[in-house]
Amino acid sequence: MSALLSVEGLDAGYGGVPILRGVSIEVSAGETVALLGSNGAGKSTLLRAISGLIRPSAGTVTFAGEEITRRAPHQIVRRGLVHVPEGRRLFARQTVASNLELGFFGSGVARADEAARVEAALDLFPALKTRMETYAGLLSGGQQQMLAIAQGLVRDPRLLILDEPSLGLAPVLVDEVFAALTELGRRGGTVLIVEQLADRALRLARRAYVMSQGQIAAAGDADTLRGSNALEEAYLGVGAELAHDAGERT
Ligand SMILES: Nc1ncnc2c1ncn2[C@@H]1O[C@H](COP(=O)(O)OP(=O)(O)OP(=O)(O)O)[C@@H](O)[C@H]1O
Repeated sequence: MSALLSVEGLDAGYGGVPILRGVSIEVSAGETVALLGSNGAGKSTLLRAISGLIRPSAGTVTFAGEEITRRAPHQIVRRGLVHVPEGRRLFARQTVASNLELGFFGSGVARADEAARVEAALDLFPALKTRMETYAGLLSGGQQQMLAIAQGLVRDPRLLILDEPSLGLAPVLVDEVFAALTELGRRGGTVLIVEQLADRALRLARRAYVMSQGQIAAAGDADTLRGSNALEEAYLGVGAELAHDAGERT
């Protein structure tokens, strides 16, 4: 079976400064895959390169059998690849209902189908159902994160990309968000998630990639990675230090 998302040999950066170097990852339909690594490892940059927000300088991104490298973000999102960026970019002075409606912007979904899509997305987040007329800015952090995810789900994505959904949330709210993501996976959703809380992410995901300094440092089954040193090495830069030491000795 071919992967739903396949990234091969991707190089990308900002204004000529290289960040990603030869990154290859795959996500198959129906699986949740975690992307881990320390601050600045390049995780968000990889998500941006996949969803068209920055242009890769080399390599390919293939989605649902079609090459989408260097396509515009609106073209990519219309193919069913939805990116929920870090930081819950909601319209604080608009209601929950309006924010969900804005999720359809440019999607091509018929107006008559919108209510059913919203209903299906909110099935995962029942707490939002009773707050449809509340301004998004007045929701708790956890509910804002749920709204940001629901805003992506109304498009019925084939792949949902999430950048640090736990950011700034109290542990109990992280539990709620992760419970919803577990349920999404159980229902057959396909998710690529960047997450600082590695242990949580490895309990949610089936497989994971670990990034370090713009490259994939380790990859594998979530259970195997949990018991290995790969994560620690990538986070603490142990591998990099050893390489540095070896370099100094020569
Ligand atoms: N808009 C930008 N312009 C220039 N450099 C950037 C930009 N965004 C990120 N970078 C740089 O790219 C590198 C990778 O950042 P990125 O945000 O992808 O890392 P990350 O693994 O997602 O870490 P974090 O968890 O801190 O977001 C960092 O050195 C960062 O300073």
